[in-house]
Amino acid sequence: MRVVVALGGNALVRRGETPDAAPQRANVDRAVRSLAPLARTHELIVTHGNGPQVGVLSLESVNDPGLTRPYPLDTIGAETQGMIGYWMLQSLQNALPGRQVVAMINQTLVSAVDPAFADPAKFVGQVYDRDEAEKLAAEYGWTVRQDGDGWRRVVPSPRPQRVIETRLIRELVRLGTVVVCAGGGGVPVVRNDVGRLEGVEAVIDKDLTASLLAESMDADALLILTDVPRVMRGYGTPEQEEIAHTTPHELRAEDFPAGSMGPKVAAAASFVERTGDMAAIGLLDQCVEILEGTAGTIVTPNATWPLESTL
Ligand SMILES: Nc1ncnc2c1ncn2[C@@H]1O[C@H](COP(=O)(O)OP(=O)(O)O)[C@@H](O)[C@H]1O
Ligand SMILES: NC(=O)OP(=O)(O)O
Repeated sequence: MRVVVALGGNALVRRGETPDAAPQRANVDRAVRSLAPLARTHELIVTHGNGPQVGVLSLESVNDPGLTRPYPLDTIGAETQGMIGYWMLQSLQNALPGRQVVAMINQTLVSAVDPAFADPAKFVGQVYDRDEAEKLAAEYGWTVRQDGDGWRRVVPSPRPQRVIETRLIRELVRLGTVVVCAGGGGVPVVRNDVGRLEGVEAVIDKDLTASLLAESMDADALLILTDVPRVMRGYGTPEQEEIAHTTPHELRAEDFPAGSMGPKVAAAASFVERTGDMAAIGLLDQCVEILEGTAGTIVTPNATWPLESTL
């Protein structure tokens, strides 16, 4: 089987944790312990989030007295791909001796006229209380929004249209390489008037890019791994209940929050609708069980779809 796995930003910086390198590397090792058994038996493409890391590097850049202008978000996106990609590369190589692993810098095409540029919605950086967030917004010209109980910076998040290096990723997978790519949804780029690629100030949602990538790679399964065991109906209410098995049709009939579960559900539903294969959302530590259909929220084309066909 060919499997695309999307690792949540929360997999790398857990809630309440300081985004130092050491805890992130430990979290990468933990993620790789879960992924390694999959890589031994399947073709594996891994993508990852970068929201918390974009926030750290962007703040550093804005406060660097040696710069006349802070680094733009596309450049910071590439920095996060290099940093997280390096951690994942090393950890995967240590876990899978003899296996070829690559971590790529990727660009993802977006539309220059995507309405998302006028409506920043992607959470980056750390969580603040409202006063602190508003103070920072005034100081740095940020837009901030409520995220759960806290407040965070938001940046434009245009819809991914195509991973520019798709053909190369396909070749690498065909050779048996474990490919880490499209980190942070890919560095957002547009084609200018003369057809040249140019970076833009945005952060793409990695779940939406993972869905696109899984489709263009002819993947058999898309696994979206995060810090909750299943998607829940009535999340945060006394009536909340876990969804074990569902369909795109059922998911699209419900509302999920835009900055968190919404894109995961949209990504999973879209992959299943467009390919007829399975997607799943669940806990990072359970990726083998999720692929076997015994954990996570499994999304299949219809309710009677036999889960055994994924194995
Ligand atoms: N209906 C829901 N079911 C489960 N989790 C939900 C739901 N709605 C919102 N969430 C939140 O979504 C979070 C996962 O999204 P997000 O924080 O963006 O993850 P990641 O950084 O791992 O990609 C969960 O930790 C949970 O707090
Ligand atoms: N780029 C992105 O979607 O990052 P997170 O998963 O960290 O939000």
